[in-house]
Amino acid sequence: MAVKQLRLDRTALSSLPSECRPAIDPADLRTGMVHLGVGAFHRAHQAVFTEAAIAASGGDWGTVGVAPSSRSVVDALAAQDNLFSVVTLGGADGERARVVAALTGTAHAASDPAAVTALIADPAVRIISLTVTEKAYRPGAALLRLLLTGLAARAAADAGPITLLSCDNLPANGRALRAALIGELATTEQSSLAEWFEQQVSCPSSMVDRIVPASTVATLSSARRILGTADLAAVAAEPFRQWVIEDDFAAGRPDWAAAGATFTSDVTDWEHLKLRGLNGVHSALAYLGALAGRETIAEALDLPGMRSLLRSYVSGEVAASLAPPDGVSVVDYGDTVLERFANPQLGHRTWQVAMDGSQKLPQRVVSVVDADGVEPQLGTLILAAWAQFALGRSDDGGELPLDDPRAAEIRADPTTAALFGPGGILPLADPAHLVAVQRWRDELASHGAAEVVRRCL
Ligand SMILES: NC(=O)c1ccc[n+]([C@@H]2O[C@H](COP(=O)([O-])OP(=O)(O)OC[C@H]3O[C@@H](n4cnc5c(N)ncnc54)[C@H](O)[C@@H]3O)[C@@H](O)[C@H]2O)c1
Ligand SMILES: O=P(O)(O)OC[C@@H](O)[C@@H](O)[C@H](O)[C@H](O)CO
Repeated sequence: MAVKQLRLDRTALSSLPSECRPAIDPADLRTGMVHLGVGAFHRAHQAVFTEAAIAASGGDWGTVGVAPSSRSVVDALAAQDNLFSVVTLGGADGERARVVAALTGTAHAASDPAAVTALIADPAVRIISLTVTEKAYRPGAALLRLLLTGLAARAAADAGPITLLSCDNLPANGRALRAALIGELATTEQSSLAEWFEQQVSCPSSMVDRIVPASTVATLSSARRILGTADLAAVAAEPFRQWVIEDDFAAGRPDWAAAGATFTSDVTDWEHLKLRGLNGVHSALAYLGALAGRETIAEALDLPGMRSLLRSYVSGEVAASLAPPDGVSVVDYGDTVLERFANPQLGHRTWQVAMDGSQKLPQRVVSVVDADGVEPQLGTLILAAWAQFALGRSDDGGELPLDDPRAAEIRADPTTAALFGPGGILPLADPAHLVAVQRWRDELASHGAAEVVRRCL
């Protein structure tokens, strides 16, 4: 009697439905990259692009996935020969799942930093990519020290040039990473490393886009049902995926263009469009939705008046704040984003998008409110919603989690002056905007978020 495969690993691949099998044979993969922050997003985005690039054009670009702190993902992956599946939710074909073979190994930085140092110093490794959240770029962050220790070992081993590829939702993320590392280097006395860094390391910026909510029990159940085997490292994502990358690689790269990525000499216009026209709108839904007691982004978008409020925000304030990439209409972009957010199968929790507001809102919303030529109305409402969210209670009295590296400061003084005034958490350029934020806060406190949104109809 055939024994049913209990868990995903290489021996299970031949018994998967053919449409669920990887695009390449994992036995052929050789390591050429390290990814720091092997969370949900990396698995559903860069790993998918990389597997498709290798399938199209070859190359030794297998990736070792590093978890900086929590080890649950690397343990799950290690038990599955580094295989995992991506469950695609919604879209014309309904729910699908496919196993991705892009990872060649895993490491856990917190328990074995020497393994990460050795990886970074390995001449076979030519790209280190990162999705480590916005807060990991702050001065003094442990991640910066981890990277610098590895780069110092690489310089000492004369292991050759390398590219650091940030895939976090930050403006000019490559330049931000370079500046953070140089700033950190300045606090040490490693002038020879600074010189090596200037000569041997490139830091292209990239704009990344795919909605990838945190995996849930439902994600694992879908993967099991479709694959016919358990996958404890499965992730779920929308069908859409986009990657625009500056073509500045110090030591080669996978043929990501063959996988659908766009290469450019300057990603700034794409970043502004995405951070303000998608992520800022996401934050609006997260804070207003959470205050109104909506659990998911799709449910928040269903609040009466919400769609028209967000369309006005994008076509008015966001559009006035930026120059879009050639040939792209900001209004059309915003409409497509709302369709993506409406996908009910994603189940993207408002609290997840709401996390780390102090780190996200500067590039998502403050950049719009402060931009020349913008007369902010709804932008100040979004900031007011964050400030009310930070008070910790939804309009029906439910508890709202303030998960933010600056939570203690925010809780200590959540007044509009302390949050948005000079030296505050999100200082605004124009004092008139503080008045507008306070007015919206009063409205939200008096009428609740659902009613404030409805009145904007
Ligand atoms: N999930 C998405 O839809 C999405 C889309 C575009 C971009 N991103 C970017 O990817 C990042 C990660 O998203 P995710 O969905 O993989 O989240 P996740 O929670 O699944 O994974 C986060 C990863 O970052 C690491 N991390 C968290 N805090 C850190 C810190 N202070 N220092 C170093 N590492 C830290 C974690 O260990 C984990 O590996 C986001 O912050 C964002 O910048 C995510
Ligand atoms: O991933 P974060 O925490 O920076 O932001 C939450 C969401 O806005 C974000 O993940 C979007 O889903 C994503 O940027 C879409 O590409």
